[in-house]
Amino acid sequence: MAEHPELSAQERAGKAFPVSWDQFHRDCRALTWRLNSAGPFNAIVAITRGGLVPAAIVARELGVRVIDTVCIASYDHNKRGELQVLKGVSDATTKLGNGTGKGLLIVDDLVDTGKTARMVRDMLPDAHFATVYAKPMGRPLVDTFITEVSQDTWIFFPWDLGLSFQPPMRDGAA
Ligand SMILES: O=P(O)(O)OC[C@H]1O[C@H](OP(=O)(O)OP(=O)(O)O)[C@H](O)[C@@H]1O
Ligand SMILES: O=c1[nH]c(=O)c2nc[nH]c2[nH]1
Ligand SMILES: [Mg+2]
Repeated sequence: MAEHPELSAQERAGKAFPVSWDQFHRDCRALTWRLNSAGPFNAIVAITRGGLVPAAIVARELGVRVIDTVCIASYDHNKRGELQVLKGVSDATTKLGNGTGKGLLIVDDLVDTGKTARMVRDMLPDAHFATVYAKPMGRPLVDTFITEVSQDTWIFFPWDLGLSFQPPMRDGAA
């Protein structure tokens, strides 16, 4: 992390792992298969914003209709790594989880350093924590995930991508 502080996390990550909508949908369904035996869940807590898309897909597959959010913002490069909770879990969801998160499912798109996951786990220690993708540093904080990528990989999600021209490989494209 401290090796090139002038670079963004995305620039420091050497490898790119672009994910299409199709692939993401399939991975979310695979995640739901794994979650089937861990439930039933009374509610889903999505970690915004990245957790909103997988939470919608998982909720549809599991038939869960109560969905809450924990809204977390990470600061810009001046205060890298600092997280701010903009909105916590609602009182109704806290009650559903008996105050500890029991019977609740937390969903995020990925776990990287684990800082976000640690913060939400501290709020709901008995909840089940699921992500679609995991990097090694954050993996121990997640109960269920689908695909692990190396720590130096940057995952590009479909909502951050667009179609663009690709130069032919013989012209030097990797
Ligand atoms: O394990 P960590 O190092 O904490 O990183 C993982 C978090 O980073 C991303 O969210 P981000 O803070 O970029 O915000 P977003 O979900 O609004 O895109 C991702 O969606 C996870 O929530
Ligand atoms: O789009 C993203 N891809 C990643 O690999 C990542 N890690 C933290 N935050 C991230 N956001
Ligand atoms: Mg996020």
